[in-house]
Parts: sequence; structure tokens; C-alpha cells
Amino acid sequence: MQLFKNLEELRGWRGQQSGRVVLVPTMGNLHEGHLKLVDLAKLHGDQVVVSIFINPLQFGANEDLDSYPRTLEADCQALAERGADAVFAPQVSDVYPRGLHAQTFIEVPGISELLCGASRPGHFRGVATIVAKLFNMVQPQVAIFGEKDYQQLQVIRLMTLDLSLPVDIIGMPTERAEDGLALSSRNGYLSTSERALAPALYATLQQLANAVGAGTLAPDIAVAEARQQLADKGFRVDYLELRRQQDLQPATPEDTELVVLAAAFLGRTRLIDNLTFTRNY
Ligand SMILES: Nc1ncnc2c1ncn2[C@@H]1O[C@H](COP(=O)(O)OP(=O)(O)OP(=O)(O)O)[C@@H](O)[C@H]1O
Ligand SMILES: CC(C)(CO)[C@@H](O)C(=O)[O-]
Ligand code: BAL
Repeated sequence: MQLFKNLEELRGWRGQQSGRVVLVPTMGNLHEGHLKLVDLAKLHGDQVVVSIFINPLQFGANEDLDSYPRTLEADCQALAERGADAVFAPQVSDVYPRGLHAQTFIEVPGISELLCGASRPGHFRGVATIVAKLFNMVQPQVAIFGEKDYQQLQVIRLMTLDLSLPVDIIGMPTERAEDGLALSSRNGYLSTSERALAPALYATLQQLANAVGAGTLAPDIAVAEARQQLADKGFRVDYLELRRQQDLQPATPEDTELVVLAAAFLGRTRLIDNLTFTRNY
């Protein structure tokens, strides 16, 4: 496996590839969820490139940019064992040569201001901008993203459509621990007692989806109960919302393809999760 630490090296390699290149963008500190994206990537092309870049543009001023785990050596070892072909791990100055604030941005209006975007202003502008730049740098035919970051996946799909980018976007179902907790780099911030509580987030989403899907609870009541249940268990709920899958707008009684999405803090750790389901009545 090759490791490219700057754009020039990456471009030199990319120019020699004639097959289908698949990109898996990450921020590193890799876990089995990321490695499952690599497994899927291998089915979709000839060369799998994993980018590892902690993108300052998508972090808010009071977020964890400085403390975000940086584990490049272990990440490369895991990726080599899993059969990735190349890792692209550029420096911030290589990615943003004019500095973060003199940067041309990509905005995907509407969807970017909802849910995580409301709690993290500018976050999806940072995500859309870096993903568009990674597409230009790596020039993949295919890119793989996790459904754990459901809103992010939708933002990227819309950006790709709006800008006519020649990249197929593929979503990968969320990889979970045995107790249901979605794997996430930020799970490493949880204390032992917080980790024991954390699976309640997904369990609560499952209960809500079962009740609304079968029509045994009205959506408003199910949402209010779910929020209260999480608060009673010690979560600080940032949002928990029932939305339609297509555009993440509030679900109307006619919508059947639904998604429940939540972000909730345990201590200082912000967990996100979601569950898609069909209303059957
Ligand atoms: N449990 C998971 N299952 C499937 N895909 C995942 C999972 N966790 C992360 N991903 C995907 O991996 C890619 C890189 O994500 P990232 O490096 O931010 O990891 P993360 O674990 O989500 O980190 P964080 O805790 O910072 O959100 C994204 O497309 C993300 O959706
Ligand atoms: C897509 C991404 C790599 C862009 O920095 C990031 O938001 C992530 O890891 O999900
Ligand atoms: N996995 C999403 C990246 C972020 O939280 O910044």
C-alpha cells in the first residue's frame, strides 16, 4: 500500500491509473465501520484510495479539532491489512494553500441548515467543500460514505448532482457494536459509565421506529416520549426528529419512507445516530 502525504505525490500516482478508482474519505482513527467501507469500495473498482484528513473547515470554534485523535501509523497498518491500495494524508497547508478563510466554499442550501447543521453552523459548508476538493484531487469514479452520517450523505449526494460531478456516491449501512451502539471515532471519548449508557440511543430510535412504523403511537407522541426517555437516562438531547428520507423535511401523514435522526450528548461527547423505516399503515 502506498502512502501519499502531499498532492503532488498523489497526482503522480493517479496519472498512472487506468482502472476505476474508489475513494473512501475519512478523518482517521479508523474502526471496523471505516474498514467495512473499504471492503465495499473494493467491490466497486480496481484501486481503493482512503483519504485521512482532519478537516479544520468543518469544525466549530468550540469543537474538538485539537483533541481529535491522530493515529496515522495504526490507521495505515489496518488499511494495508484490509487491502486498500493507497492512503492520501495531506497537510492542511497543502489542502488550503491560501488559508482557511481565503477559501472558495461549496454550499448546499436548504438541507445544510437543518439538524446537525443547525447545531453546527458552517459544518456542512466545510464538509461539502472538502469533499469536492478531495474529488478534484483524487478524481475517483466512485466514493463511499457511511449512513451513520445520514445528513452528510444527503448533502454530498445533492452537491454531486448540483455540480454534475462525475462520481457515483454509494452509501454503506451503519456498522454497530454488539450492543447496538454505532461505531464512531468519538466513542473513544466516552467514560466507562457513559459507554454503558450509550446503546440506549439506538434502542430508543428502534422503539420509536417500531411504534410509528406500525401505527401504535402518533409520531408527535413517539418523538416526545423518545426525547424524554433519553433525558431520563442522562443524555442531553441536541435533537431527535422524525423526517422524511427524501429531503429531511418534517414528515407529513402522507410520507411513508421515514428516518428518525438524533444527536445527543453524554458528558462532553456528542453522539449521532439514525434509523430509516417504512410506515406501514
Ligand atoms: N459505524 C459506521 N458505519 C459505517 N460507516 C461509518 C461508521 N462510522 C463512520 N462511518 C463513515 O466513515 C466515514 C468517515 O467518517 P469519520 O472519519 O468521521 O468517522 P466517525 O467514526 O464518524 O468519526 P466521528 O466520531 O468523528 O464522527 C464517513 O463516511 C462516515 O459516515
Ligand atoms: C466526509 C469527511 C471525511 C469530510 O471531512 C468527514 O466529514 C467524515 O469523516 O465523515
Ligand atoms: N463524521 C462526521 C465528521 C464530523 O463530525 O465532523
